[in-house]
Amino acid sequence: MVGGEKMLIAVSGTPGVGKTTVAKLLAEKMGYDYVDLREFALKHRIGEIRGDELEIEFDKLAYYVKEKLKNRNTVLDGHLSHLMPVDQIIILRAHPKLIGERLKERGYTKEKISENVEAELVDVCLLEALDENEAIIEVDTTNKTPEEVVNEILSLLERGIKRKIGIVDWGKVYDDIIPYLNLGGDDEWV
Ligand SMILES: Nc1ncnc2c1ncn2[C@@H]1O[C@H](COP(=O)(O)OP(=O)(O)OP(=O)(O)O)[C@@H](O)[C@H]1O
Repeated sequence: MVGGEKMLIAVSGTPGVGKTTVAKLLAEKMGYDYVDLREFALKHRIGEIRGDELEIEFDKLAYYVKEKLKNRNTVLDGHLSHLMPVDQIIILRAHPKLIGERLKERGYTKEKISENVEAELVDVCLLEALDENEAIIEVDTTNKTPEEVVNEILSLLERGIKRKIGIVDWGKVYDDIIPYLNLGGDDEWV
């Protein structure tokens, strides 16, 4: 697609935002390979597992991504994929309350939930991506199906749009998010 050039596309965003769901569907619709960045790192023995976290050697991972995945049509899924040398970054966004609900359902600790809700609130992935790459497309997934999100991405790529940022402002819905933040005291916790 897009003039037949090979593309490496990163799908990133806060845990629970829907990266895996969207990245798999996007890869399927584009006829691209799907690669999970964590599995890729493990396969190439980059980094080590400490507890349930994978500590990654960043430079080595970026090197491998460039060597193995560049110039192959690939969708790269992972919350660190926006830090890799890719051609296009897609940052998925969702109302932080949705992130909170999804992570609660997954049994995450209060601390982990509030950490991720806050990361979504203050645009952590976007800000990190801005340091790395010009080609960043943000998509708000709130109240959309994965299919709708993928169609939105495809439509932008087909029109040659590589940059679309600043589309959400969760500060406006801060009051809805307070219960998910660990602001001290357990009273407010939902
Ligand atoms: N518009 C949407 N886009 C993507 N996922 C959605 C959407 N609406 C609802 N969902 C649901 O949200 C959940 C997202 O889970 P998924 O594993 O894809 O997230 P993730 O960002 O990859 O998480 P993690 O970073 O922890 O791996 C799924 O259950 C999915 O069905």
